[in-house]
Amino acid sequence: DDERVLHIGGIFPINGTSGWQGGQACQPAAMLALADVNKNPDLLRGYRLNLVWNDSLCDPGLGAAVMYDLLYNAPKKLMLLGGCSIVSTTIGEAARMWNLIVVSFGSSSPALSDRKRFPTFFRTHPSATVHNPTRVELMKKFGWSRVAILQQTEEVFISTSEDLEQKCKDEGIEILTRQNFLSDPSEAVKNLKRQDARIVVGLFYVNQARRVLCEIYKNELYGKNHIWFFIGWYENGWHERNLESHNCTKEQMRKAAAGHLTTEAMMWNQDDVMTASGITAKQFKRRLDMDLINRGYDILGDEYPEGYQEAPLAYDAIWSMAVALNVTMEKLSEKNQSIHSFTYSNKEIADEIYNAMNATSFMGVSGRVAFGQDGSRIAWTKIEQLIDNTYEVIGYYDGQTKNLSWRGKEQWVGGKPPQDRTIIRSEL
Ligand SMILES: CC1(C)CO[C@@H](CC(=O)O)CN1
Repeated sequence: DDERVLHIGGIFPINGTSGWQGGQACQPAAMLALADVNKNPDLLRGYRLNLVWNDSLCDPGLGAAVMYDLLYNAPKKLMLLGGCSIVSTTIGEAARMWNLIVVSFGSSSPALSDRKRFPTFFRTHPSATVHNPTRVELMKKFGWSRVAILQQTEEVFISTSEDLEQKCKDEGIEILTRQNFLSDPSEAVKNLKRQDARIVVGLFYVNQARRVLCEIYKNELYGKNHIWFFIGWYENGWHERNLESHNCTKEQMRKAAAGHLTTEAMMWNQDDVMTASGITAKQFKRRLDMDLINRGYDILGDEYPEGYQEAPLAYDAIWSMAVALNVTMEKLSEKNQSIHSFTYSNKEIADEIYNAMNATSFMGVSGRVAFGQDGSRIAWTKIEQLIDNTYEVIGYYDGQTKNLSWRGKEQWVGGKPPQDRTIIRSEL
């Protein structure tokens, strides 16, 4: 194969019907990054980076087949770019057998932070547990030390709630109860009412969130005595859509949703700063939008492909791989070695790439790109509250520096933060 070309493999979730099909926006974003890498004179000097990719449909079996196809067909791939969690779990566990470093742009499952099972796995997408230090920080800020958890029985939510429970315990916050449900939350919500839960963290996908909200209305677990934490990456207006999936009206859903808090990982660099690839996040957004319009998406008509939110993570994943290969090639040339001696049985070069990935630290279009020891993305979180039926940003939190930047825009139905329990007159 052409000596001047370096190849990486890509496995994108694009055309499936289950899980996350974020490859629809993330594959185009990755191609933009590839073009920028190959335009940059200081990166991989004299070489062109090439991405050989296919669609996993976010199906683990198909993802494995795509990986084997990439590895058993020339040209040799130096690294793998992965997408959704359930495929990354398969790829991430097998990759070490071929001495391949895997970088995922779309995996949120906490299980992937296990260096024993996934020794060569990195992700520019933060783990879902990134929300938990923020949730605990808010509980401390508003004096809530008696909280409940309501979760859908899905691996990602089970492991996130276990992590949350531990972090609450570490801070002396009592987990009053942990209720879970498969698809019908009515019993679980009734149990929350029975136990007089006032502060509840909800962990479920958006289809279940609508059913939960209707149960919240029916059980009157909303208003001045209750606060709910929902996940922040549901689409705006989620609570007024798909009304046929429950028996509440739009008005009732609005009442139940008023004042709830959300947390989400920051995925778009908010500042207009220059990034390592020589563009700002705004310029990246403009280029991506143009590219998606050329692919037939009606962006101007607000029709976005799945994964648009995570597109910066895919761009920065490609950039981090190019930088890691660049650092590795410099290291190898000091030892009079070449990247071309990489083979799937050459652990030494894989270790160099691993060390380079571990040392990643650059300003990307998704914000600062750096990884924890477990390979997970270090990220800020954004805190919003639903005020007058629209989401208002009320703060940001950086779990690394424990820095809460608060905007003081929060509003409470009862004029002050709800209590986490009933105050008995005699205790006053
Ligand atoms: C924030 C979200 C929607 C969480 O799931 C990720 C997909 C996955 O973890 O499989 C994509 N990003």
